[in-house]
Amino acid sequence: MTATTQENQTTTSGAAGSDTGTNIVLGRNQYGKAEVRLVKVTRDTARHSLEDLNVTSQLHGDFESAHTAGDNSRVVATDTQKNTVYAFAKDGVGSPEDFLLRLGRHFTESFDWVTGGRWAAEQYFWDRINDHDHAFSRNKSETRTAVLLVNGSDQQLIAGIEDLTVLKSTGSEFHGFPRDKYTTLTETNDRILATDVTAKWRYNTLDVDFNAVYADVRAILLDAFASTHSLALQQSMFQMGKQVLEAHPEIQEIKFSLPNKHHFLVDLSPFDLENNNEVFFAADRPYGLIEATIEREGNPTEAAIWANIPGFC
Ligand SMILES: O=c1[nH]c(=O)c2[nH]c(=O)[nH]c2[nH]1
Repeated sequence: MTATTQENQTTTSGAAGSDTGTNIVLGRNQYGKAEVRLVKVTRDTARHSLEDLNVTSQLHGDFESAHTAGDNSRVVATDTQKNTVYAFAKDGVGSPEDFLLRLGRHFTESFDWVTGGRWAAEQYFWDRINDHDHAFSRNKSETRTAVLLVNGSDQQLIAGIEDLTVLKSTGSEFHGFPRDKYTTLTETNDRILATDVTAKWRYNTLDVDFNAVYADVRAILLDAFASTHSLALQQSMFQMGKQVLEAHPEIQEIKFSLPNKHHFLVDLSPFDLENNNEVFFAADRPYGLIEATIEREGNPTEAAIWANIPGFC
């Protein structure tokens, strides 16, 4: 911190902090460009391909004088950060994780006061229309996510999947729960189990084929959901995480946030009709919300890292 900056802080705090006598100083801060929408068309041949992302770049470092003295000499403009995202896309994205690693390296190596940052991406998927070479329809089944956290030499990559909607029309039970005077739920040994899978997993190495691992994690999540005879969404979720960690030593832990999308049996008796688990009311709210971290024994999750990933316990 420079003497000038300190002077400015003291000056600034004079008015605001005079009641308490405390100095007012800049705390944690980051800045950058949020939600840079990027579509890259690879058109080396007549058969084009698309990469569709929403990228956020935020820098950490010494930006004190910009806040306290209006000195922008260290402020890599958010507009520059946005332009860098587009310029880097010229060479293709590859995987969201590799793209974020390129961005992180670039900013920390180009500006010596940039000591880290947070780079995040969502990726959206497109399917070919009838195997067409350059016509696509948006596949809304899920969003792929990635977050890169850089703090000096420490790099943490957290990949994920959001809103992968799945449903089992049987093979799900829920009973044995405690009953008190507020309990009305009937026990069931045959119900619909449905959720939107949102999961995030942290890599313990950067030496990963990120696209291949993403595809495999997705497949494991689906297969574990389908093949687990479920006694609760909690049990299905644990199986999903366990099978991912068993198959992928490069994944340190995985976190889930799973809404239990309730499907209530409709009473058809007023119409003299039986309802043998065929007709349901699909409620949108309230929903159960089942969340957990599945981790490796003896290696508890580092909460400080996950504090940068909102929405996960
Ligand atoms: O799979 C479930 N887990 C619960 O914790 C719960 N609670 C509830 O009312 N229904 C369910 N289902």
